[in-house]
Amino acid sequence: MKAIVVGTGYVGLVTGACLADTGVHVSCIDIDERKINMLKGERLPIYETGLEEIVRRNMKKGRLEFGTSLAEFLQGAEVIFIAVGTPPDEDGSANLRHVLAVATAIGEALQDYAVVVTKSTVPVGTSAKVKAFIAAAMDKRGRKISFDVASNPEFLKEGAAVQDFLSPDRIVIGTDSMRARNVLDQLYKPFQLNRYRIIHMDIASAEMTKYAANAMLAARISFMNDMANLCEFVDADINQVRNGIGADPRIGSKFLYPGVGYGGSCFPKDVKALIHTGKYYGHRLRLLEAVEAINEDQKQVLFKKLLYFLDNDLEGKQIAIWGLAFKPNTDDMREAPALTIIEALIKAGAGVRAYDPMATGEARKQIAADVIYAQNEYEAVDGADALMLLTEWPEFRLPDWKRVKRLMQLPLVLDGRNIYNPQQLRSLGFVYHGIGTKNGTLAALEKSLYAGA
Ligand SMILES: NC(=O)c1ccc[n+]([C@@H]2O[C@H](COP(=O)([O-])OP(=O)(O)OC[C@H]3O[C@@H](n4cnc5c(N)ncnc54)[C@H](O)[C@@H]3O)[C@@H](O)[C@H]2O)c1
Ligand SMILES: O=c1ccn([C@@H]2O[C@H](COP(=O)(O)OP(=O)(O)O[C@H]3O[C@H](CO)[C@@H](O)[C@H](O)[C@H]3O)[C@@H](O)[C@H]2O)c(=O)[nH]1
Repeated sequence: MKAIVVGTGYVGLVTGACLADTGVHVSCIDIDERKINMLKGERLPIYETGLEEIVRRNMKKGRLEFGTSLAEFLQGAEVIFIAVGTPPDEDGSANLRHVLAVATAIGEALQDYAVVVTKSTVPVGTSAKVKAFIAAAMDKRGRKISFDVASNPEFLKEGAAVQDFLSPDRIVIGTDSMRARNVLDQLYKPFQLNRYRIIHMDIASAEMTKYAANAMLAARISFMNDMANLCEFVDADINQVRNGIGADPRIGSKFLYPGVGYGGSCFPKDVKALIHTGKYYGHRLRLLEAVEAINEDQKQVLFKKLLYFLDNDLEGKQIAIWGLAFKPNTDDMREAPALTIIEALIKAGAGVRAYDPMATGEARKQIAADVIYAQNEYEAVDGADALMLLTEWPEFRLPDWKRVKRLMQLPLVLDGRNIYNPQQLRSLGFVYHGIGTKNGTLAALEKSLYAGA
């Protein structure tokens, strides 16, 4: 079987490499020549656990190739995936220019029947637009070649993308033709080894499923962040509450972790896009509006705690940051809460010394301010007035706390992911605060602001 994947980012590259691993011949296309040249040289433009090995293996076998011209690789392809970005427009809607540009390019070059699959996250109705754009481009060249469109949204998580793709919880396929359905069934056959994971549905429902899934997950996080902040007022501990509610199988224990707000390239933009779709149809999604507002506030919570401890004066203070990426095991900085927090720190006159095991390169591109990038976690805390843990990388879990304490100017630890044991840190002489943990500062902070008003 031969497949083409257009867009060689997190989704496209993982899709292409993992499909090639099942014996499919895959051509990955991208307009970014720098990326394609890197890949041709067996270098990966992104960091994703296990991906490099699969890419190299399949390139060596001749099953995975890279290029910039779709037309050059179309011959014999039964499936063409569109996996390009769908960034938010100013009004929050998903910008479809990349998707539709690919549709036009397909219409201009298609020679034989193929199934064109939208893998990018796109609003309901986009596959119909893709179909129209392909047909219009074909019309222009006076050709009528049969093709189908399908929706096959991707549910992989960054940092675990390969694992998620190889062992998906489900594969959602939206089609309106048996022929397309059969082609995709065959392509995904190797992923059904111990149980059938494909859920067939109509195209609009498949497109909607993707947004509904991300919106539900984002809602869980904002709910937990809201509860965590309330815990601080009532002197309850969100970690204990989380265990208590997660034991109910109707709730489940996954994705219940409060923190510094959700980030990444998906939740923020997809929640916005769904809110926009609701508005477009005159159906306000009030729950999602709250989810988004809570998330924006949550990115400030750790900063507010810092202000409280340092008497509202960060001028000249040195703040250490552990973790910049929006989550561990990725170098992705898109919408990372660290961006908002660092901006607030710099604006308040603090100096920032940050360490991230993977995302420093991306951070340099995205943060204009004068941040010092440390070589390791200990260099980051040297002389610091506070340590803020923003990303729960495994290597931050068990640091040498005695060494950290010796290095820091003030032993203040603000744990944005609740990964440390409060008692242990306090017994070592640290002032420790997490998110929604006991002895919360939010309550005290709110009270002090109230008293001063
Ligand atoms: N990142 C994730 O974890 C994830 C997971 C599921 C779904 N998605 C969705 O998948 C889509 C892609 O996300 P991503 O994170 O892989 O994006 P990305 O930005 O990492 O990659 C997109 C790639 O598409 C390329 N591109 C843009 N226009 C092109 C064109 N006309 N022809 C060829 N290539 C083109 C870009 O150069 C870029 O390399 C988005 O809709 C996203 O919402 C992402
Ligand atoms: O309990 C939790 C779980 C996650 N997060 C945060 O939520 C964000 C997103 O995390 P995660 O979902 O693990 O990463 P993504 O790679 O953004 O994956 C999400 O977005 C993808 C793109 O649409 C989907 O394919 C995935 O199914 C969906 O999980 C990160 O900032 C996390 O720190 C929390 O704060 N608490």
